[in-house]
Amino acid sequence: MTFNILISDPLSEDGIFPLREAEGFNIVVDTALTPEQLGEKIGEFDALLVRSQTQVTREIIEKGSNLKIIGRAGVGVDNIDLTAATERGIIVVNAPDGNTNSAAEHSIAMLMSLARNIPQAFHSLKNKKWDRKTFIGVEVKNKTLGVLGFGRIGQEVAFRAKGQRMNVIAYDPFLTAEKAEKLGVQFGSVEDVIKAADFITVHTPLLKETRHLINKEAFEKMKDGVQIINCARGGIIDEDALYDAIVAGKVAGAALDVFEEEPFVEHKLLTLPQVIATPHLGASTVEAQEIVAIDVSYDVVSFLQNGTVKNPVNLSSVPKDVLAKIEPFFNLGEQLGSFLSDLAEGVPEEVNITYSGELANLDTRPLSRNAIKGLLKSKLGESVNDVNAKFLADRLGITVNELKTSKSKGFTSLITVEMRTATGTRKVAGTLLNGLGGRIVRVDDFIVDVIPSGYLLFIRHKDQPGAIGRVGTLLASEGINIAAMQVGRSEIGGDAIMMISIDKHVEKSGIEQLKGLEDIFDATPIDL
Ligand SMILES: NC(=O)C1=CN([C@@H]2O[C@H](COP(=O)(O)OP(=O)(O)OC[C@H]3O[C@@H](n4cnc5c(N)ncnc54)[C@H](O)[C@@H]3O)[C@@H](O)[C@H]2O)C=CC1
Ligand SMILES: O=C(O)CCC(=O)C(=O)O
Repeated sequence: MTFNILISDPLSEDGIFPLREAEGFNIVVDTALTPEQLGEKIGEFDALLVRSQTQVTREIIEKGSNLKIIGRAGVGVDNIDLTAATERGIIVVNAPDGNTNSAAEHSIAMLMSLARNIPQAFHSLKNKKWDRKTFIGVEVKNKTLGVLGFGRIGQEVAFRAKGQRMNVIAYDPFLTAEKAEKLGVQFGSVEDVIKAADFITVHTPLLKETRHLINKEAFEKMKDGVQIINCARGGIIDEDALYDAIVAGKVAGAALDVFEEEPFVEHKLLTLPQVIATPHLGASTVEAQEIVAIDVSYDVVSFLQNGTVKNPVNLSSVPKDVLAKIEPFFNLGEQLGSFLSDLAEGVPEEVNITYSGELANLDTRPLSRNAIKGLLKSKLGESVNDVNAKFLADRLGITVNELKTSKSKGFTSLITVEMRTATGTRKVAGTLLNGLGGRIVRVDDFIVDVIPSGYLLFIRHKDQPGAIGRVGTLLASEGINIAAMQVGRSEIGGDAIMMISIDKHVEKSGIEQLKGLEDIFDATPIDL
């Protein structure tokens, strides 16, 4: 099998060795494609690797008829339409750790350059001026650095700033006062941070909530002479408001690595002497570029070869040790979903997936995705996958609930999938038997023991002599061999079931004949 990989932004050649070494990977590097050219070509590729320059829009994604994975060699995925990728079942992976150090070092370099006017002084000297008066700076020691966004880079910047003997106050929705104290910084709200800081540095992603986090009102609340650093994303700071605040003398200076529109050659902020800037260089080091390229390349190879990734963006990831425990249940989850989809009549309205026993203590979201995938696949076909299963269920208005209980009816772990449709509620439960693989152990309220694969026939009947024989005879007359069979009943002479493993699919006419037999209430073919 050959996989076609397109690299459309400059990636470290040393870092893409996992792709180069993988068998059957055909790699095309073309970093000069226009959006139109990319749209024309993308249909040929299984994977697209980008940095921040290529805009992977909905239009591009929709033209990617073979596209299975998009790799972002870096952190920010705001250049990729994640919704469009998820809808089409395309997994997006990034390299979240590889450039943390470089981005933090760049932020500190910008802070120090800003405080000491280094770029302006250098520029003046290059223009043959020995000017020592204009470029008087400020010390950072004992000044307060406000950090908005205390994730990987925000924290690294804070540790380095403390090395410069700065006081650090930080805000992050996931930060608490206790955690901040442990990390040696002060915790505050956004308002506390912007009011207290002499320097403010932002390290959030660009989201709806963080767009123009620093705006006109925020500037008004800041100390006079505050200095601003943005090495995260353009758009977190309102550039017009920043311009006005600098011109008004409220803000003494700004160091910007990122901009609302990139790339550009002219920018009104760069007409101000108080502004220093770099063209999105935060991650541009030999080390960072090599690591991020290695990380995404490994994920692309691993995904195309065996469907696993380390750094998914549009799928929840679980730690490796948890994955190892739940992975053996993936097939069973999909089979239970698929079984139920054949068993239940009508449009699914609500699905309850209950994990009992040992599974109840684990993060089972990937397992639920498999169950939903199985459930939707028989209706929607092969376009359903792990990435879009939950999205498609939401879009179809199916409520999916994940429930956990320690009570597992004697099984080490049990998965029960229950589905409500307009015609009623049906359920199926399964487990893994040590060394023997998956088993369906319950259908509705009947106990069974069935290997969930191949062709099955689920029959509801009255517990009467002759019912089983009539079914066997009819199947034989249709040329259908019975491989295994189980029966169960609620009480003698009451409702009963047959669960029959057969060697081929029973056609509709056969099902109708079965339903017409004496004492047979219902017959459902289940193809797994
Ligand atoms: N200039 C460059 O070349 C580079 C830029 N970046 C950018 O730096 C930023 C930070 O990256 P990482 O630290 O790796 O990400 P991260 O995910 O580790 O940290 C981001 C933090 O922002 C926080 N956050 C989210 N919403 C917030 C809000 N409303 N207010 C305050 N905090 C909020 C999150 O809780 C999280 O802790 C990203 O925008 C990333 O794209 C990253 C690498 C290089
Ligand atoms: O690829 C790059 O150089 C940009 C890195 C970046 O902005 C990120 O990782 O978020």
